[in-house]
Amino acid sequence: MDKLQKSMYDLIVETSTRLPKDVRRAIAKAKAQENAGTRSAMSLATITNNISMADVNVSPICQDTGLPTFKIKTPVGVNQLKIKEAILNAIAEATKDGKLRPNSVDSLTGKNSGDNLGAGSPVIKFEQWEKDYIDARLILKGGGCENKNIQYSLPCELEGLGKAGRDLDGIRKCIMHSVYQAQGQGCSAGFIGVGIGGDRTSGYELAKEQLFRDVEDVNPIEELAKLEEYVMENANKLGIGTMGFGGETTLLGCKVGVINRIPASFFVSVAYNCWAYRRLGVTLNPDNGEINDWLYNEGEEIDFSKEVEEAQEETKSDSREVVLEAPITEEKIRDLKVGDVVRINGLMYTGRDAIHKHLSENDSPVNLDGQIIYHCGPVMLKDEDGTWHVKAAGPTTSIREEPYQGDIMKRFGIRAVIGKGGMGPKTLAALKDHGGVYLNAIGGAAQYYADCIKSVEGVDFMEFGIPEAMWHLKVEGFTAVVTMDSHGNSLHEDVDKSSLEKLAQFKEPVFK
Ligand SMILES: O=C(O)C[C@H](O)C(=O)O
Ligand code: SF4
Repeated sequence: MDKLQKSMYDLIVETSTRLPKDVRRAIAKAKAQENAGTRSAMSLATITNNISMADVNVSPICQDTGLPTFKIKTPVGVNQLKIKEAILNAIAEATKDGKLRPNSVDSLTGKNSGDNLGAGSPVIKFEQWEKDYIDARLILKGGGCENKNIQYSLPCELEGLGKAGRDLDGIRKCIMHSVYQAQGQGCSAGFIGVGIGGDRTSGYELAKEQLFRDVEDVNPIEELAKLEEYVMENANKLGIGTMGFGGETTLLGCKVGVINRIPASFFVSVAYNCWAYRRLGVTLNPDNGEINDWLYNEGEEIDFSKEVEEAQEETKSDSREVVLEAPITEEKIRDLKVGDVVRINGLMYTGRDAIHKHLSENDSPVNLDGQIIYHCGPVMLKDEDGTWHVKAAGPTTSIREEPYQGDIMKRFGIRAVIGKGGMGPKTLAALKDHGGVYLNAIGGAAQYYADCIKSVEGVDFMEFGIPEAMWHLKVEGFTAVVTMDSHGNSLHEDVDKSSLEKLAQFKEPVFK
């Protein structure tokens, strides 16, 4: 098995940096459906641009490379311990090379292991089979979409949809609700895997298993094929759109599986995956571990680089454009309105979960008066001279900072926060009170934003680990959309409200 580690390394790099063909086709289809000049069209243009940048740079499509999860099938007699060892080595190597973000954090101490290895990471699941080759598949599912997974226990009462009973129609309602509740926070447009039945654990397992299916396959169980088709048609009527900006495409794929349950339990488990749907697979020679074939490799490959020029044109939206550079005055912030596009130059500071908690109890190491905070945990590499380079740097989900953000903005005089998915009423009130703005960047567009970062000027809190440190970044032409302003307006609140109204049209029974 001398080739095995190299094969696993190639699988990891390819999964992190190149979207599979079926996923590309789904994204291209969505892009063709959006109307030019809208925020959704602009976001999709940035996304496709980002996909092609990741191809060229061989760098992570999104900075959050998730909890690597492997599914391996081996012929009887193959040594699984050797496979595990090769995977662990390949993971550490890919992390060192900046193809994976160091993502494994001690849940009690907060310490990042630095190499993606640790208790429970990566996840490796083995199965034996009768075939004479190894099938190895990998999914890199980021945390933002993972947080939007949801499990329903039937019967239940669902907002907008009423009672969901223990039948196919109740299942239908749960799935529709799962798409609504994710809003844009899991970097829509997304893909869902649904597991019907099992217990809480095996239900979620089954849901995730569906994410290994081909986006374009047809469910062999007739009722489920109909259900998948129904969901694809109708979830896209919710108007949530790319990044939750409103628009025609909210869902790119829906795959449903079923297993038995026990009489007292009826779970519907939904695994939500962002557009950056990174899953690939290979078949391997069991004697030397060499790759025989790549999976998910059928059909046309869409090369988004051909569209880059056109995409750049499309990133110009119909909205007003404003240039921002810190320190920013209150007057300048009060002038911004929901829908404005901002292009940022100059300095910004990253700050995510650990920093928000820290700043809520301590002083800041830098003067944040008039400054911009970017909710971002980048992939960084240090060169031989000790200079840091940004390898991937898209936004993280902002709502997690809701308990802290408003207070921190006021206390330190921060004028703008950049993130994705929007924030809640507490932050909205603080923006109004203090004169602040929330800017939505395009989730997952980690190559696109890394390219806007011209230099790393400093770093604080390295003890929190690379993703959680406070990076001082100098940017040029960093583009984001005002989605919450200082006048009490929130695009997120509006889209949530209107999509809930639209959800209610699916209340009546469909599958009797
Ligand atoms: O951890 C991150 O960088 C992003 C995360 O996947 C998120 O979507 O919030
Ligand atoms: S930032 Fe968005 S695209 Fe990246 S892993 Fe999180 S949910 Fe997915």
